[in-house]
Amino acid sequence: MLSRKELFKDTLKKAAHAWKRTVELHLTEEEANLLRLYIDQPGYVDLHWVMFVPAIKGQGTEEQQKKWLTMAYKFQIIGTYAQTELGHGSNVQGLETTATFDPSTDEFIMHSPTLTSSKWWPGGLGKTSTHAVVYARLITEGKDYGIHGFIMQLRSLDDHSPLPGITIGDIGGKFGSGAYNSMDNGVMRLDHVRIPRDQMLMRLAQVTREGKYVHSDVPKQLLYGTMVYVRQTIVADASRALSRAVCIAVRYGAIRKQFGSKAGGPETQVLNYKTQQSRLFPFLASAYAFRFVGQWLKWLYTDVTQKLESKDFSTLPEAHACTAGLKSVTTSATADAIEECQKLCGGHGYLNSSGLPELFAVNLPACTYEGDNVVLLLQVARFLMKTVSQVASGKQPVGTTAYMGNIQHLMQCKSVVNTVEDWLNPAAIKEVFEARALRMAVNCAQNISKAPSQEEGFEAAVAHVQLIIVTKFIEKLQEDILGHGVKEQLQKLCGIYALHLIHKHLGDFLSTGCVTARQGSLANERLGKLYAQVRPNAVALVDAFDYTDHYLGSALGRYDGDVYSALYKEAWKDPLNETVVPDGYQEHLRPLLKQQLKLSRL
Ligand SMILES: CCCCCCCCCCC/C=C/C(=O)SCCNC(=O)CCNC(=O)[C@H](O)C(C)(C)COP(=O)(O)OP(=O)(O)OC[C@H]1O[C@@H](n2cnc3c(N)ncnc32)[C@H](O)[C@@H]1OP(=O)(O)O
Ligand SMILES: Cc1cc2nc3c(=O)[nH]c(=O)nc-3n(C[C@H](O)[C@H](O)[C@H](O)COP(=O)(O)OP(=O)(O)OC[C@H]3O[C@@H](n4cnc5c(N)ncnc54)[C@H](O)[C@@H]3O)c2cc1C
Repeated sequence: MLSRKELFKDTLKKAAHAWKRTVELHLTEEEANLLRLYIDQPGYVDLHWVMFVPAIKGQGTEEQQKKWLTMAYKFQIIGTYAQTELGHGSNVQGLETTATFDPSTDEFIMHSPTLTSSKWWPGGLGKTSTHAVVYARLITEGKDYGIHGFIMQLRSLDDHSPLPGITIGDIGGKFGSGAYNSMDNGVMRLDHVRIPRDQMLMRLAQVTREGKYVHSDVPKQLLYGTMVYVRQTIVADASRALSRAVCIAVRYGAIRKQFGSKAGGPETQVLNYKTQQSRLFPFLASAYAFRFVGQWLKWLYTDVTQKLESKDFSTLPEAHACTAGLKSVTTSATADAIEECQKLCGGHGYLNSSGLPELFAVNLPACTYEGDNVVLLLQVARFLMKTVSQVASGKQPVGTTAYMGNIQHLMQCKSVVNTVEDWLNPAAIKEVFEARALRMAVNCAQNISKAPSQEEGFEAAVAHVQLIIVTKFIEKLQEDILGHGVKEQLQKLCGIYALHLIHKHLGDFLSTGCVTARQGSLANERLGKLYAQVRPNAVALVDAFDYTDHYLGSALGRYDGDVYSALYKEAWKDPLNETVVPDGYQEHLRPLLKQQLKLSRL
């Protein structure tokens, strides 16, 4: 119910308080991240910690890191990541801001030459950030060397006013009433603003005092390294958001009753309807699947970072493909699922007090930020096409594409499934997912060789990413899992995750000959049985997420199930209910009613 200004001020207040507690309690970086997570309100600090600091860590020299990170860690400066412009977001190479080296003063001149070159979207830029990593075309000795990162001070550290030559503001209200409106996404124009040469982030390339451009020995793709890092964290965010929505919908489904009363008996809990289960339980399974794949992705990212430190860049393309693909598939599935959870809760799901509209609005932009989901899947497709061509020339693929090395078998195998029970076998499931992904990638490579097109391969990329998620779920179940019966429940969820994908993408599985129509219908039969088996534990499986009522913020998802009292209480909190007779009655409603009454008497 807060206005935009109040909401923004509230964000500043919470962030300042969180920082105070971080210092008082000597929280580690990881603990401080958790604190921000539970504040659960997008704000400038996200950009500071999640993008500004990592950009300096990844692209700054040791000396630059020492200088800037020391201030950033103490919050003496607040930073953002200013990449996107009004005219270009996905196409980073198309950015127009210029950084022209002036050897006479040893400075870069930062400039926005066109309207479309205005920086547009960076979080925290609008009203808060004092500094930014700004991406601009580096021009020296008359030559354009493409996009590079520069640290710029934007606002005075005394009175917070923008520095000379910098025009800066907020880009305006966004989707939903609260959601991302707590963030001051900003616009910025630069008018020949001068910065010292040593504010170019120089780990990837340097400009010498004389203006010579010098490459270092790290690949230029490291310019995109911050995005790889953030995409990895977004997978965990997606899993968390999805599990919150599912927790609300499952708990409410166990409380809500409609129809089914025979001779005055109790009505049916809506969660018992098969149509409800077939819509909701795949989301429950996906919430677990995304959590496990998110944990694995964090491991992969840590591994690639360690390798990069010792100048081993070999796993960077795979890390890019995995983070891009998983960010895309998990955030799209999550946004769709939250929307569906609202429908699964009927009319009450549409109320703000259900918590679902806010959850949807705040997670929807994850499909766009850090790379539009379609654009990112096309990057995965590009990686797959390269891998297929390497396999064709006899190179053994590794990591998440290792299955492609089994090309002889996977291109012609037939699924071993013959009975409903055969779909319980993880090896049988994995094989059909591998065969589908490989056959789609090979088909795509063949089509591209006939008629090259950038956009081919989107579906093949989805198939590959889904294979990764299914595989990581299966691998998780090979670990020791504590708790009586927990592993059995997770096995059922793993089955649901995989089989609902077969159901959803049956066209792919049939057209690539990976399963027959009969096997497809056996998979559906198995899925129905799994839904019935999961039903008795569905509430326990969402309770296991261990969310407090406060964090869930939902009248429908309350742990104690006292849904109707909560809805009733929440309704009375609405500002419209502050007066019995509404504002506007005297000016608009009364005259209208009186006039109609008069007319009716004529
Ligand atoms: C605690 C609570 C915390 C909550 C925190 C939430 C935080 C969320 C905050 C979110 C704020 C949002 C921030 C942003 O949105 S920042 C802006 C993000 N912008 C994008 O993501 C732009 C997307 N576009 C791109 O990434 C690239 O431009 C694109 C990859 C699409 C194309 O680039 P380009 O034209 O240069 O590339 P090519 O296709 O020709 O590729 C060249 C080669 O580089 C490889 N590549 C591309 N990207 C990467 C990468 N990231 N890492 C490694 N390698 C990469 C690509 O595969 C090509 O390789 P090959 O030539 O070998 O094929
Ligand atoms: C809430 C939010 C916060 C953000 N925060 C930041 C930030 O802090 N810093 C920052 O720098 N940026 C930020 N951004 C910007 C964000 O990164 C970009 O919006 C995003 O990368 C998408 O780029 P775009 O807007 O140019 O979309 P476009 O690329 O213009 O996309 C428009 C449509 O075209 C399609 N399309 C584009 N290219 C292709 C292609 N090659 N093939 C097929 N289809 C294509 C897309 O799929 C999409 O449907 C933020 C955005 C949002 C929404």
